[in-house]
Amino acid sequence: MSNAGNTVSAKDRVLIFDTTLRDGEQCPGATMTFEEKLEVADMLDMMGVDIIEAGFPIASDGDFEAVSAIAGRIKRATVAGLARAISADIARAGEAVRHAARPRIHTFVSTSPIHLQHQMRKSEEEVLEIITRTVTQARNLVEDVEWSGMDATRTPIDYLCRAVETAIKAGATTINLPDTVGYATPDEYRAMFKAVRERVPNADRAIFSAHCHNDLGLAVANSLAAIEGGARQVECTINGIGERAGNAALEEIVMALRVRGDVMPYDTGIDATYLMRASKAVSSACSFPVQYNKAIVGRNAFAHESGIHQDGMLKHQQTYEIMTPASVGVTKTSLVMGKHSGRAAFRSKLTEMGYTLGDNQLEDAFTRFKALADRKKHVYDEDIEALVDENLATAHDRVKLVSLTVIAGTRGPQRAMLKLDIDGRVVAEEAEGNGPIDAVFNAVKALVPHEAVLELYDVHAVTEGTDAQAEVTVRLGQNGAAVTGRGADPDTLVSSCKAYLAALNKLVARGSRVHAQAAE
Ligand SMILES: CC(=O)SCCNC(=O)CCNC(=O)[C@H](O)C(C)(C)COP(=O)(O)OP(=O)(O)OC[C@H]1O[C@@H](n2cnc3c(N)ncnc32)[C@H](O)[C@@H]1OP(=O)(O)O
Ligand SMILES: CC(C)C(=O)C(=O)O
Ligand SMILES: [Mg+2]
Repeated sequence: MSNAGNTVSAKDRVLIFDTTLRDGEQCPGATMTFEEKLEVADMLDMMGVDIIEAGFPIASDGDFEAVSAIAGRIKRATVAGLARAISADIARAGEAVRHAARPRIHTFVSTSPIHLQHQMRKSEEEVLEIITRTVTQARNLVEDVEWSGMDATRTPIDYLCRAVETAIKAGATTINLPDTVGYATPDEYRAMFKAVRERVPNADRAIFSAHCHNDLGLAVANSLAAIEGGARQVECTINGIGERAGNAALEEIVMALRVRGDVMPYDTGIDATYLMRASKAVSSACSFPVQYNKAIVGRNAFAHESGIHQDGMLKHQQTYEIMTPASVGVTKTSLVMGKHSGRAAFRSKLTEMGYTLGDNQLEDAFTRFKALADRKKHVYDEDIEALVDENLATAHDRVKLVSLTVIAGTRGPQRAMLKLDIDGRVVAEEAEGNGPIDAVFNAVKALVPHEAVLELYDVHAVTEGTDAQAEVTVRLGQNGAAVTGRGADPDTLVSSCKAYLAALNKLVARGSRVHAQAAE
């Protein structure tokens, strides 16, 4: 079967008709500028889309210009312009695509009773006449004409067959039977294609096309069902953007056919390694974020946080992934560290970050990591680094933090209740201060008397958000020498205390006059 230059095997080749620039752009808030449309069109052509629906030329001068420009620059794919069943629309679409290497006019008219009665206000017979007139007009302008029966899935099958037969007789080369309002189920949609193809006498002269909306979340399932029913073109959009709940997502259809080729033996011409790039290009062009858990291109599509899954992934990638990230243009699988992670992933993350810890240190760090992950939504590499660095640094500390409670706020005085472990002995102190940090440091000083002076106190967020880990740096100077200590914790007062103690421990280690046993 041939289709204006796109050679297809009726047996196994499915044409990908991308309507990101037309139906996708109809999605509220997804408008693209002229330049953005050209960029997206180039990307679609590069990735192997067969037909690019570039816009609706009668809609505005801007749309006409964009369709004309895309038609003029795309050398491989067919470029289509949409037109209502109105002479002026068809003329405008024909004008817009006339410079395309492979031009197509896509004209549509309603066929369902509810549309005929309330939107078109025409009888069935009047619409059949309109189909003949408009498809003929389009066919006189270009060889490649697609006709769509809008709201086909709510159209009685007898009338739908008459409309399809009329369109093919008038010269339509592609027949699209859209599920305009996302109402069909996969079984119904498959059966509709089968019935129309069997009952329409000239059906073999056209390629049948599916166009599904996602109102019930069935757009991709319906598109795949249509292929089983004989459709050999599917209309879809990058990221599934489109009117209301969107259109069928191109990336999902392409990968479903590829990954499950065992039960759906159909090919597309798409180079799937472009899918992620295309998703990002469209998302940024229309300022429309991709949901995190979106199939194929969502940022979680190849991310694992659960310990059991991470352990499985470390042992064998196919335990929890049915396609490789590389096959869709994603750099790599990511093992996200969080409260659900286990030791296997934690160890692997540390190795990746260049840390080799002994078993006890690892266990200690893992306990601290779990405690942190319980308090914090996102645990970043920097969090782990801060945690492990501190863990290593404090391995031989004589003075360790046991607990800290601080009373702060506008009513003062600020008060710190501190417990320290000094050489294995727990000692406690309460102190006031000019602010909570001063109170904490006074409590430390009372438990560990010293002559060092605070030369620097610096705090910054290691990661983002109000639950970020605060990393505090404290520099203590004594007799012209200085030591620096760091502490990290989501609680700034705790990290301040840790930083102070880290610096004091360094002074103790250097043999300075710090009375680490002072509490005795
Ligand atoms: C299912 C789909 O996605 S269909 C495509 C939807 N996309 C868009 O509508 C985006 C672009 N649209 C537009 O810019 C405008 O709606 C235009 C330029 C097409 C038309 O604008 P207006 O002339 O102001 O008409 P308006 O939008 O108010 O109403 C649509 C008219 O088209 C008619 N119409 C709708 N579909 C068709 C069709 N397939 N064939 C013929 N007429 C149609 C309606 O009956 C209505 O006609 P009426 O004014 O005689 O009642
Ligand atoms: C114009 C047609 C094909 C359409 O977008 C629909 O019916 O959803
Ligand atoms: Mg649509």
